[in-house]
Parts: sequence; C-alpha cells; structure tokens
Amino acid sequence: MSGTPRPLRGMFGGTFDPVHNAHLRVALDIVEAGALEQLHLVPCHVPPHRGDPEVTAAQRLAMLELAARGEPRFRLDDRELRRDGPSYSVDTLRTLREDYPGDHLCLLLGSDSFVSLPRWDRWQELAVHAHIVVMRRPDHPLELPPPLTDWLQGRETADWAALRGEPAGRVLFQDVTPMAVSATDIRARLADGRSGRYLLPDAVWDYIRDNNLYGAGGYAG
Ligand SMILES: Nc1ncnc2c1ncn2[C@@H]1O[C@H](COP(=O)(O)OP(=O)(O)OP(=O)(O)O)[C@@H](O)[C@H]1O
Ligand SMILES: O=C(O)c1ccc[n+]([C@@H]2O[C@H](COP(=O)([O-])O)[C@@H](O)[C@H]2O)c1
Repeated sequence: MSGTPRPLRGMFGGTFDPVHNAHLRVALDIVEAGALEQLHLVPCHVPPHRGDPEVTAAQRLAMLELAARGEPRFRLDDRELRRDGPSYSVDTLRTLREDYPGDHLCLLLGSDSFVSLPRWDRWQELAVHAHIVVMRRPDHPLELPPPLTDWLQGRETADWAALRGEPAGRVLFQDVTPMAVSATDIRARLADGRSGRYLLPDAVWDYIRDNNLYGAGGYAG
C-alpha cells in the first residue's frame, strides 16, 4: 500500500577488495536514477560466501574512504567492520532501519549478487527491511533461479516513486553504465605486474602501490 513519500536511503555492500570505478559509477547511477538522499557504502567484515579478502579490513576501508571523497551523497559506513562473525546483510539492514526510522531503505545488488540471493542468510527477510534495486552487470547476465522467479511475483516495479511510497518489499531493475570491471580482474592484473590505473580512482591506485597491496608495490607507473 502506498503512503506518504519518505526519504530514500541506499545500502551498497561489498567486499571492495579493492573498490573500483565500476562500483563508484553504478552507485552514482543509482543515486541519480532514484534521487537517493544518501547511499551508504558498507564494506563487509567477514564475507559470508567467499574466502577472506586479500587485504585487511582497515585497508579496504581506507581505499573506500579515498574513493568516496567528493561525492556528498556517498556515506562511508563501517558498521559491519564493528561486528564479529559473517556480515549478513539482513542484520545490517535491521540496524540501518533502527538508525533511520523515518526513511525507506533500498539494498543495491549487482545482477550476480541478486541471482545468488536464495543462498543468503534469511534472504526473504531482506525485503521486510528494504526494497531491492538490481543493477544489471554486462559480465553477469540475469539468469533467475526458480525460487527467485516465484518470489518476484507482484514485487517488481519500474517506478522509483513506489520505493518512496512503500516501506519495503519492492524489486526494481535498473540499467546502469555497463562496465565490465571487477575486483578479481584487477587483483589478477596487479599480481601479474600490470597497472591498475584508470580502473580505480587515482588516489586508490596510489594507495595500493604505496602500501604494496596485491603485489603492486614494485610498479613504477
Ligand atoms: N562492474 C559492475 N557493475 C555492476 N555492479 C557491480 C560491478 N562490480 C561489482 N558490482 C556489484 O558491487 C557489489 C560489491 O561487489 P564486490 O565488492 O564483490 O566487487 P566485485 O568487483 O564483484 O569483486 P570480486 O571480483 O572480488 O567478486 C556487488 O553487488 C556486485 O554485484
Ligand atoms: O547476507 C548474506 O547471507 C550475504 C551473502 C553473500 C553476500 N552478502 C553481501 O553482499 C555484498 C556483496 O558480496 P560480495 O561477496 O559480492 O562482495 C556484501 O555486502 C556481502 O556482505 C550477504
């Protein structure tokens, strides 16, 4: 049911190992498409479904801080780093709801994350706390597993106003700037002695080199 429009606050979680230009560009695309008041960039502490990150949480946070500078609608949010155990998104959304009771929330997911949703902890509860915004990734086509197809019935909307008018539970698919950039590819390039420049903000690339992360310390460029 539609009610009084509320401010819309986004959560963009990731391992960010490291944060790269595609994360930033698609995040800004969503902020612009939905006129979001604020988007929380939330590095996870213990990724629930993958191995440990290659660099420390403090280093991932530092890179995200450098990357987010200059965009006032991005808000660096270290709440998962202050929590022990696997970084389940449902727990994070619950705390965001407690902190911002007057706002509606939306959880941003790339298409690869969205198709994996039925394997997430308490996944159906996510939509109790927030709307879900799916960003189409060119390198990850949307092949929906059956539980997700069923669950989507009646939830899908193309109208951002619905996300302001309803507290949670809608799913919106948003086209974003297609950028086939991934952290996996960047880590592989750096391990191979190649440059990360122009795939990451300059300040992040400098930080990686200066701190000899991902094997990039010897790189002169
Ligand atoms: N190029 C991209 N376009 C759209 N969404 C993206 C892109 N890269 C990452 N994302 C989304 O950003 C979120 C955080 O992703 P993550 O930190 O795992 O980055 P990644 O580049 O996919 O990393 P990795 O290659 O290590 O898995 C996820 O929801 C993911 O789908
Ligand atoms: O809550 C879960 O069960 C869950 C399972 C897998 C991933 N996530 C979250 O999804 C985000 C992207 O994860 P990743 O592994 O693609 O970087 C990050 O914020 C993770 O904490 C969350």
